[in-house]
Amino acid sequence: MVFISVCGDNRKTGPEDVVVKVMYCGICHTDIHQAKNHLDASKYPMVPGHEVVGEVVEVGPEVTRYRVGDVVGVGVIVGCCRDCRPCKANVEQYCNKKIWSYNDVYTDGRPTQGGFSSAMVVDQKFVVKIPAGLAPEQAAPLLCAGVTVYSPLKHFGLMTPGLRGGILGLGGVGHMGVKVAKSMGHHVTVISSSGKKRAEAMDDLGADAYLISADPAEMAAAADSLDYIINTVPVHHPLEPYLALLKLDGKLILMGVINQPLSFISPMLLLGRKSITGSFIGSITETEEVLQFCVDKGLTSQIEIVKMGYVNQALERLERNDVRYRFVVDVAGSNIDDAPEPPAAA
Ligand SMILES: NC(=O)C1=CN([C@@H]2O[C@H](COP(=O)(O)OP(=O)(O)OC[C@H]3O[C@@H](n4cnc5c(N)ncnc54)[C@H](OP(=O)(O)O)[C@@H]3O)[C@@H](O)[C@H]2O)C=CC1
Ligand SMILES: O=C/C=C/c1ccc(O)c(O)c1
Ligand SMILES: [Zn+2]
Ligand SMILES: [Zn+2]
Repeated sequence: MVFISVCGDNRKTGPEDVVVKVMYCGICHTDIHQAKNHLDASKYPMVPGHEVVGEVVEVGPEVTRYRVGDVVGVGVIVGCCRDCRPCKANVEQYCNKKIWSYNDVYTDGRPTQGGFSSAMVVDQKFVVKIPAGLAPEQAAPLLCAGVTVYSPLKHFGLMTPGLRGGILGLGGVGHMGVKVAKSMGHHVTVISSSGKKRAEAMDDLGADAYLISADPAEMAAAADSLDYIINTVPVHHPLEPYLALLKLDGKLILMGVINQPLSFISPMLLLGRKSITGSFIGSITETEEVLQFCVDKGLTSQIEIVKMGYVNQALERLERNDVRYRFVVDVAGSNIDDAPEPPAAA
């Protein structure tokens, strides 16, 4: 059961705060990890949602970047210390004092609440403008899934045309991985747990090749062929079959939030100077960049729009791998301010 929130629950608008009337909010697999306490860190009641697009309805007196009526986005992070090395380097997502947009506590001591809510109050530093040319519902998944694939490709020097990339797990993050990597001029191989998405991957998303991870002959034929793999699998899985697909100096970039140790034998890395790394969303600057990148390249997310009354079914379908490729909740169209109050927590 997921809780939704109405605007009366919000904190007071501070001088640098923007009040956002939520229009749309994407559903990320992280929302399942959080709602189901996969990381042993969930606090309830919880208002999930971190792919938020809305309209500015009020600004604090010191807000310079936004005006009432702007269409804006909010992602995974709504606060940071502004003083540490990551903050000073504008990679505030790596700040150890970052504040998550939900399941966290704000500087005023109140719980943060995400985008399954009629409104959010957010410091202007953590708000991005949705550029003209992007539909708000299409933009929502870019605020987590989109920037999550863009950031490591940029950071690790993997934007060069002609690279051969793998996208492991064709879900919300993975489908943006195919689109962004293709737009960078890469040869893209989808590595999937089944053949069910083959036609969509090749015909609709533009992938160049499709591998079924459970097919040993296909996997063997693709050995030593990829410069990088973006691994979005959200559950425990073996790494060695994917390390074998990498070329010399290839990178396996972990995205999935997995609360159990992953393993591999060291020669899998040594014998090809390969690396396993990870990456966490992207900075506010990179979020602005990926939004503009999508406008410039004509990219959109592939989404299924649902009302808030369907949110629990959507989460169940997402967990059983039954969505193409992101659910986006039409929050403004769901009249949640008129919904009955949830039962009081025990
Ligand atoms: N590092 C970061 O900053 C971020 C991390 N994440 C994390 O990345 C992971 C993926 O997120 P997201 O793309 O939203 O998730 P989705 O559920 O949309 O996609 C995951 C894909 O992984 C594959 N998969 C393999 N095994 C399973 C399984 N047992 N259950 C479900 N899917 C499976 C499926 O692809 P196929 O059918 O092709 O096998 C599925 O579509 C999550 O762990 C999420 O928390 C998300 C955003 C940012
Ligand atoms: O979906 C975005 C958040 C990803 C995430 C990555 C790592 C981690 O420990 C989390 O709690 C969330
Ligand atoms: Zn996310
Ligand atoms: Zn910091």
